[in-house]
Amino acid sequence: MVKVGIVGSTGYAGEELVRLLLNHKEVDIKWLYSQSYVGEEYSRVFGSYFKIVDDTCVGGDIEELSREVDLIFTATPQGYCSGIVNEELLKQVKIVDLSADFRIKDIDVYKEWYKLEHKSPEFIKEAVYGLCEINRDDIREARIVANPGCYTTASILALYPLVKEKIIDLKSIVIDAKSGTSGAGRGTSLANMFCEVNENIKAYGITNHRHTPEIEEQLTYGANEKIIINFTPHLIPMNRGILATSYVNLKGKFSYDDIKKIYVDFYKDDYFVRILDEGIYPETKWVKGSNYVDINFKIDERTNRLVVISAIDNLVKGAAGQAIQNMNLMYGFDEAEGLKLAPVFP
Ligand SMILES: NC(=O)C1=CN([C@@H]2O[C@H](COP(=O)(O)OP(=O)(O)OC[C@H]3O[C@@H](n4cnc5c(N)ncnc54)[C@H](OP(=O)(O)O)[C@@H]3O)[C@@H](O)[C@H]2O)C=CC1
Ligand SMILES: CC(=O)N[C@@H](CCC(=O)OP(=O)(O)O)C(=O)O
Repeated sequence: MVKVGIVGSTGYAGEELVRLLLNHKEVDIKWLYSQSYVGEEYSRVFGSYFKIVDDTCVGGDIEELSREVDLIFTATPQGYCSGIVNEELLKQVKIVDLSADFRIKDIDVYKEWYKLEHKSPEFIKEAVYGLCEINRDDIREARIVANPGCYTTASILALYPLVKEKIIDLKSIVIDAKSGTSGAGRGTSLANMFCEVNENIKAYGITNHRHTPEIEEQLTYGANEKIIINFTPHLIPMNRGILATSYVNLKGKFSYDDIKKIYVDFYKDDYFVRILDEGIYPETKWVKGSNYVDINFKIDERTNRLVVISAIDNLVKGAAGQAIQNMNLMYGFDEAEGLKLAPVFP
């Protein structure tokens, strides 16, 4: 059994970790860490766990708590994980960080987009970007895994095979993505209150959303050539789900089957990637509550552009599910252990 602790267990991503890990055959949750609810029963914070989880939220010194576990998930705000990582801690535990602290390799890019000083830059190089479908081998060996962002997961998985095969103009990538409100976390903010979100759709972070450099960096590795993109996120009145629609210019003439083959070959060993049948396009409701990413595309013959649609559940493949998939790789478990859940419908 792998003993785990969850920091940020009272947030949306932390709670989703608890829900999924309860179902994992190889995991024992040792503690649920919180700053705001120390001493309170977890099932009081989330009534859904009444008679299921009898733990009380713990606080205190992470280094001390780390002695009780093998792995820590940090489902915490930006800047937290980089503040606790040190060599002593890493001798004790592995870390899967759900924040962006270790996702971006260039520290100046991190500072520019996050407006934060990085607290442990010496560990950025060794941290592995935890997109399992792309970095599986490195994740197996990692001590620190930087779990990808939610929009970035949906966007990178949709575009990676295309940039790798160089069948598109790398300067032409436009991603238009929509997210449910749980993507913004459980902390209150005016922008996320019911009346602000309900019956409304809005674009935000236009030209400057912090997932832009993360997508660019990973696609650049895939293409082995510098990529810059346009990325526009939208907030929609839904609890969960991300739908990303990407537009790219094709370099030459391709048939549906040519492109389908590129996707199918690239993802042939990937349990959670579903390339849908021709004419069927991803919908958030078909992946809700699951770790699947659904992808499909259509060629616009008039403009010779390819339109690629991808859908994930932001809290599962976009956060907690992917974090568990990473942990499974780090411990040599079946990659899908604890995650073989069918989507919830409706
Ligand atoms: N929501 C999503 O869809 C996704 C989220 N992420 C990332 O996952 C992380 C968690 O996100 P999410 O669950 O949405 O956020 P929430 O705001 O819902 O939860 C954040 C958690 O962190 C704890 N926390 C807050 N401040 C601190 C601190 N200074 N030190 C330690 N713990 C703190 C909070 O609870 P308490 O006060 O009880 O400690 C809370 O449990 C973030 O980095 C986010 O960017 C990544 C992908 C998708
Ligand atoms: C709807 C919404 O607000 N979504 C969040 C992204 C959540 C996520 O993936 O965050 P990290 O990269 O910070 O981990 C946002 O746009 O900031």
